[in-house]
Amino acid sequence: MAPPVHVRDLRVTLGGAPILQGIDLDVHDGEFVALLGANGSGKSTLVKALLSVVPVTSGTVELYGVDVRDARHVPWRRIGYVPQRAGAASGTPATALEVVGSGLLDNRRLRPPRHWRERALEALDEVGLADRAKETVSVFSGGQQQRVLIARALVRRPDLLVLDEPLAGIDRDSQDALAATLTGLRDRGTGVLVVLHELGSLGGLLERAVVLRHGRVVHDGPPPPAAPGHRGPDHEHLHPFEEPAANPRGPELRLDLS
Ligand SMILES: Nc1ncnc2c1ncn2[C@@H]1O[C@H](COP(=O)(O)OP(=O)(O)OP(=O)(O)O)[C@@H](O)[C@H]1O
Repeated sequence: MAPPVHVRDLRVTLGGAPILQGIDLDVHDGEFVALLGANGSGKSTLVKALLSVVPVTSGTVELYGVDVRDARHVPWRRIGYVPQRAGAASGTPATALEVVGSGLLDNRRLRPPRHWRERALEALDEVGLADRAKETVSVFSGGQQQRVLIARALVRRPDLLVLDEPLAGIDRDSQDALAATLTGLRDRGTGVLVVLHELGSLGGLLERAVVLRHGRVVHDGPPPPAAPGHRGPDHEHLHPFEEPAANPRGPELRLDLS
């Protein structure tokens, strides 16, 4: 069976600049993989190239065995995507239930299917917001809006969920709720590919980390432990992912991406 994600020698050039330079990546069924790296290392671009949001310059990108350049044949229903820094409100008076229900629409289905309310409520329950289903999302905090968008991706019951920086700027309660949601997904075999700048509350869930540096993979294996005392006064603030000469062997790298 074809894996959810299969990437070989992927190159992406944007605005004349090489952003991704020969990426190899596989994500297997039910895997929980983090994509880590400093700002500008290419994490979001990689996710967008996977999902056909930015064009592939060269190389192979397949989702469930289908080349993403053949977009009409990619089984998009099997993949949920929550982009970086997206708000759920976007100026409309929609309720959380309606925003999540809209995840069941696509360009062939402009009317929600029967039982959409039950499906949407179920997805809101997965992110811990079922009791707020009828509230307008514009009153929600950033973290709660993020969870509504995750529910909108989950309402389609994807086999792979792709999240771009879900922890960025969200409160501790929403971070904990997100960790609980992802634990539930892992337990029932849904794959997760998550872009992270810091492991935060998701550290304990990771099976594998892929670290990018300047558009190349510099580590693919067990998640490196968080650098101890990073914020302490004595910390030397070395950034091994950015200084390969200091620590050329990936698996020994500490996680210190800032
Ligand atoms: N459309 C574009 N045109 C030109 N350059 C771009 C474009 N999009 C991104 N870049 C550049 O590509 C590089 C990688 O950006 P990307 O957003 O993928 O990094 P990232 O690792 O996700 O970083 P961050 O954590 O800051 O989002 C950056 O230098 C960025 O400026």
